[in-house]
Amino acid sequence: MDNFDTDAVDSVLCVSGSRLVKSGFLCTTNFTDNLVTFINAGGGSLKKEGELRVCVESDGCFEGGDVLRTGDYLVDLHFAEIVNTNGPKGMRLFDVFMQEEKASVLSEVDIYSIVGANKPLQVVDVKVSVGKDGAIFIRFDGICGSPIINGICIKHATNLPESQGEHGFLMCNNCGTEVEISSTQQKIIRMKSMAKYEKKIEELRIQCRLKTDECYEAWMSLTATNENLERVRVELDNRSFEKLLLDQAIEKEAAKFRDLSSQYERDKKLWGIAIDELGRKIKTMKEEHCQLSFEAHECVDSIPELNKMVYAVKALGNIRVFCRCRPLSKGEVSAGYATVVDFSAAKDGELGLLASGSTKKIFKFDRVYTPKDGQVEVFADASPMVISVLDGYNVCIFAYGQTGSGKTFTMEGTEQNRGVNYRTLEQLFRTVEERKETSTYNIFVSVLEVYNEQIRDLLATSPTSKKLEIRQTSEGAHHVPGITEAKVENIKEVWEVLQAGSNARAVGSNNVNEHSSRSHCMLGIVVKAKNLINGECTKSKLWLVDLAGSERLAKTEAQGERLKEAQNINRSLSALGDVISSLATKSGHIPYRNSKLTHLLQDSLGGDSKTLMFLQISPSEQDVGETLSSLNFATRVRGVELGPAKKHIDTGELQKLKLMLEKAKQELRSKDDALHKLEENVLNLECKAKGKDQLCKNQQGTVNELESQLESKTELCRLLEKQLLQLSERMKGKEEICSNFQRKVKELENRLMEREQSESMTQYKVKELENTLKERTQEFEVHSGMLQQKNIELEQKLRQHETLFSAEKLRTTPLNPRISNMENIQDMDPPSLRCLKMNVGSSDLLKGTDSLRELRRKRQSQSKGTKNNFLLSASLLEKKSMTAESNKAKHVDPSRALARITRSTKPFSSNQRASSNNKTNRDQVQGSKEGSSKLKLWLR
Ligand SMILES: Nc1ncnc2c1ncn2[C@@H]1O[C@H](COP(=O)(O)OP(=O)(O)OP(=O)(O)O)[C@@H](O)[C@H]1O
Repeated sequence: MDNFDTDAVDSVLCVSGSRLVKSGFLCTTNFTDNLVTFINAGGGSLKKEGELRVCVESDGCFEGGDVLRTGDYLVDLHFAEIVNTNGPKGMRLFDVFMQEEKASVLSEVDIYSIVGANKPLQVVDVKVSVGKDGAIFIRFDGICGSPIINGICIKHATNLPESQGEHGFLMCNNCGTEVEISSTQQKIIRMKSMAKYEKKIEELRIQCRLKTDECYEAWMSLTATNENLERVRVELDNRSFEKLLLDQAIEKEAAKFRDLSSQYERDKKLWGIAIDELGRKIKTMKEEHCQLSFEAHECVDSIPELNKMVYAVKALGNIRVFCRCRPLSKGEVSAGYATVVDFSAAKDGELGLLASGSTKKIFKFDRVYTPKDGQVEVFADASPMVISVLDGYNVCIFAYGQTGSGKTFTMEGTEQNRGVNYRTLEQLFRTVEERKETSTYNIFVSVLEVYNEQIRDLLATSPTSKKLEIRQTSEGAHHVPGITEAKVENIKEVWEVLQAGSNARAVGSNNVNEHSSRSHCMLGIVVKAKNLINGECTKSKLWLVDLAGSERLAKTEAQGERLKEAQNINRSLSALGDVISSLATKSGHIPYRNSKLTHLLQDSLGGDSKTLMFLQISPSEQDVGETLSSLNFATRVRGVELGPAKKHIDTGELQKLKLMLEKAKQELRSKDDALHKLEENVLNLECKAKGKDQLCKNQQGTVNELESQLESKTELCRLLEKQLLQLSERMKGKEEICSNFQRKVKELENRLMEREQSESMTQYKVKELENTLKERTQEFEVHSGMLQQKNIELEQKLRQHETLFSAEKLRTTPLNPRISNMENIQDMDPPSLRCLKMNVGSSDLLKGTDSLRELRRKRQSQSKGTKNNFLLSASLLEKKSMTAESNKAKHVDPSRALARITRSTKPFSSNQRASSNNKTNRDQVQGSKEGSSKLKLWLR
């Protein structure tokens, strides 16, 4: 009975899915002690290349110390039912299958069938896998026919034979000792590591795939974010640009506003001062006015006759008469003519004319200019009236007098002594310039003459046959359609226009004066004004008229055409006188249409218009008659006819009162004018102030609005900048993640490549090992055939020897020392005897066994590398076991011994053998077990 080490068995299998029951199985050890086969009584059938399902029952079947006997059942087993027809015979499969952690590591799978009694059929390419439920699936790919599977044995990897191939070495992590490991173990390790690596690679692949997906998603999100960011940037740029424009606009507006404000403040101060000043003045004037009115009333009350004069003055309204006397001409001086005009009271507006005899006639006018008074003085008094045309009043200034009295000199003047016309326009432009902040003006000039009751356009560039007529507009204004109206912008243009008119003027000559104008020369100035503050528009007209000479017909001695000219001139002048008279008497009908002159002047004579007449007189005694006539006419125009009688009444209180009244009236008029002007100025200033206030308010509103817009834009900009910052940070994060992913992917790819390379190397090595294995297996088969042959031969020889021995025994006598020995042998117990027999008879067999051992030793010595302690001890044990075996072989049947020899090619089996054969060697076996367990630990 052989001892069996149950630790060597990991799994007990049954066929056909039957549950293993310890008692219901035949169990035996096989030829070799280390191989245990459990056979199901029923057996299982295997379909052709089918799948055999077996159950694993690893617990409870065997306990440590269980003894299984060899041979008790082995003989009775019938494996010979089915013959494996095509499958390889006597081959051993050393494939190692690593399954789940839980499952055992399978070192080998032996499948027995009828190849020979108790000889296992080793099948190549058996696929074994362990499922999760513990079931083992075995697939037979290389077997044909219907073999009955009698038993399957699965063992631990620790039991793998050493002799199967090359050995490898492992470094112990604890002590650094190199441990030799068999190829199968290497395979296990490789498989383990490969499986681990494959698992890891698979995990890494999955991880890589996930990371790639993440990367892709991150990349897409990054792209989308970048696009958004780009859009936001563009928008931000636009907003910034808009903001910049707005800032600039606001800056401009603010600068404007500042200018306006400062201007406004300055103006306001000035206006305040001016208004205060004006208020003061008005107050003073009002007081004076009250005082004067009071005085005047007192006078009027005291002198009832003066009432008529007051009314006449009031009725005259704005008609003023300035009397100007020219100096004696050279001709007159040389002719010895005396001056008949007295200027002693000229400052008071009085002029005396020494008429025939010694009587002196006094004439009173608004102004009296002596021959010494120049153009400047004359215009200074006319200037306020001229300026009123800019305020919308119609004004008419005309020069009346006999031929050669200086009308043209006063109105036109010379280049060195400019007359009223030029100075008027100069003054207008000056005032326009002064008022440009508050008003705009357009000035148009037309120059025409009335000659023989016909109107001639003196500015017309080409002569036209069309007769110019006076027409009345729907607004009631009178104008001459088709007349040239030259727009003048500056004084230079004015001079050119005046020159053109002057040149075109019809000039004739007569006996009285060398260059006497026989027509009325009229300079019409139309002013279109717009008040920028209140938006008021006005159109007013100023006539500057150089009338034709007013000499008497008889004196000129004109005839024919000249007579006709003179008649027309006189008629028109008479018409002028009639109009003025009618105005003075407030007649219901004003005969404007009696002449072209009065018709043209209709808008500027009477009503609310202002009229100024320059009465031109000659100082010469030869013209005294004409001068008297002119003075009388002028007095009529002025409305107050101071008769010489009256003039000369110079007595008593009445005269004094008259003078006082006259003075008071004059002052009153001037004060009225000044007051009126001041009121106008105040009104204008108030309007301006209101306009400025409104403008200021509007500007303030605009500034407020712009400021709020700016604030909102700034806020928006701030928000956008914040967003941009956040997006940039996010983008940076994404980029970092992306780069990390890319780096990881690269690493994984590199590792994957390395793994693949190592895998391919491993596969290559595995293939090499397989080839080596095949070669070894073939060698082994050859050797086992030879051994069998030798075995048969040795058995035959043994039989022969036994036959010879028995024959010799019968024949020989006890005297033979050998026989005495045999007697001693007979006294021995049968096993000892058998042993002796074996010693004597099986010398050849032992020789054969020794030769096999020698071969094995040689192989071992050929194996590369040094052996570790464990393997050394294992080797020692093996030697011991070999010795024990050889001793044992003396007691066993030679055929069995041979069979053992064939199986003893596995190095580890020697340990088991030793333990099963001799209980005394159990300690050594224990040591071997410890070594084995150590090896397992290191392998793990
Ligand atoms: N105030 C004055 N000072 C110096 N010279 C004067 C003055 N007034 C007129 N004269 C001169 O007297 C002359 C005649 O003057 P002017 O031609 O102006 O007269 P008139 O009234 O226009 O004559 P007519 O009606 O024929 O045109 C001119 O030579 C002029 O220079």
